[in-house]
Amino acid sequence: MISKDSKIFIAGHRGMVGSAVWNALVDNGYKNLLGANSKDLDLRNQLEVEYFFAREKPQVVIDAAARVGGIMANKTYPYQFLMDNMRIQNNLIESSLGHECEKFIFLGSSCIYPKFSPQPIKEEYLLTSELESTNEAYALAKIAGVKACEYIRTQFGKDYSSLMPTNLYGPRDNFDLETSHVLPAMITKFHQAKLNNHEPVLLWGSGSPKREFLHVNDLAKAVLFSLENKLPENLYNIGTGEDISIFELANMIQEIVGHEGEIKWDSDKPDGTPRKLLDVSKMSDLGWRAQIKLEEGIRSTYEWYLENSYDLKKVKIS
Ligand SMILES: NC(=O)c1ccc[n+]([C@@H]2O[C@H](COP(=O)([O-])OP(=O)(O)OC[C@H]3O[C@@H](n4cnc5c(N)ncnc54)[C@H](OP(=O)(O)O)[C@@H]3O)[C@@H](O)[C@H]2O)c1
Ligand SMILES: C[C@@H]1O[C@H](OP(=O)(O)OP(=O)(O)OC[C@H]2O[C@@H](n3cnc4c(=O)[nH]c(N)nc43)[C@H](O)[C@@H]2O)[C@@H](O)[C@H](O)[C@@H]1O
Repeated sequence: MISKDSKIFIAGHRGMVGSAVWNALVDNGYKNLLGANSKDLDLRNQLEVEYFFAREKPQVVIDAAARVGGIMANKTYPYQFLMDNMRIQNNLIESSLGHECEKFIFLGSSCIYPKFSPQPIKEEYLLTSELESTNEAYALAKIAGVKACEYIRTQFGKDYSSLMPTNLYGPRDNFDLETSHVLPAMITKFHQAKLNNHEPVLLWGSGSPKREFLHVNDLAKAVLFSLENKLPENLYNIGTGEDISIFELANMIQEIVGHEGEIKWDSDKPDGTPRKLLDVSKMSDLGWRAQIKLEEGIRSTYEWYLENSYDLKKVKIS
């Protein structure tokens, strides 16, 4: 039985998702949380992970540790995105099973679904046709994680499940222009351009792809919900159920940041999948729903960025 005293290991607790989950659990009275940063515990190392589990014996594991990045990072480093993620999740899942961890929550991503899925994307569309090439490696790793949890659930009857969030954003996001996702990249680019006399901003691709954006605090509540309720199945989409084009997103962020210059589009950069709107009815039927509106979430994220950004002069615009 999970209680407020259960020992819960949040793998990746310093990342955007892990830290939001940590805060949500603390706010809800969970007293026995466990975290480890990658310098002290490299989750790619099976022996280190095995020793950690033998010593700590967590009752619950929330896997928010991964090699994560935007479209260009995924496209440029497919080997690392495949292998690091496979190793991290394999070690966590295997040690959790071996040390009788009661509950495991695996975090994947909406890029596990086929590139040309019917929209909105239902969980059952998994593995029905080919993946988007820019994030195939990452998607393959995440699909293996989803399947491992599914097989443990069916073969051993354990409460292991997988949440597939859509594109996330919020405090502690990665604002580095080479490796980040689009939303934090746009905040950085528009802010920097505003400071530089409203110079033009160069964005990637055509602007026509559509994306669904979920604030990380909403995802954290979905994780809390999944911790406190036994999910009847393995795989659940987590999103808002609404998407917008990258072009519209650019206009929204430009207005919030107060940039008044031109927007240019670099057609040499990839668009990625044309659309990946999740069908979130399975999770909302159980009782979880996103609360934070996109515009409100971007405004608060921009405030966080202004309060926490490092020396902005060092941020390069690509
Ligand atoms: N960001 C998104 O848009 C998005 C969308 C859908 C799903 N997700 C999923 O959400 C999860 C978390 O993503 P995020 O955005 O929070 O990423 P993040 O901010 O980059 O955080 C990743 C975390 O993983 C840890 N980590 C990475 N490699 C590790 C290693 N070898 N050993 C130990 N720890 C390691 C990092 O630890 P240190 O800080 O100690 O290095 C960091 O805390 C991932 O599973 C991702 O697939 C993210
Ligand atoms: C959630 C994640 O989504 C990722 O896919 P994905 O949405 O295309 O990744 P993003 O990097 O967020 O890009 C989304 C869209 O925004 C465009 N875009 C426009 N300007 C920029 C910019 O300055 N920076 C970035 N990064 N994009 C930009 C980009 O071309 C693409 O069409 C996957 O690669 C991951 O595996 C993961 O699943």
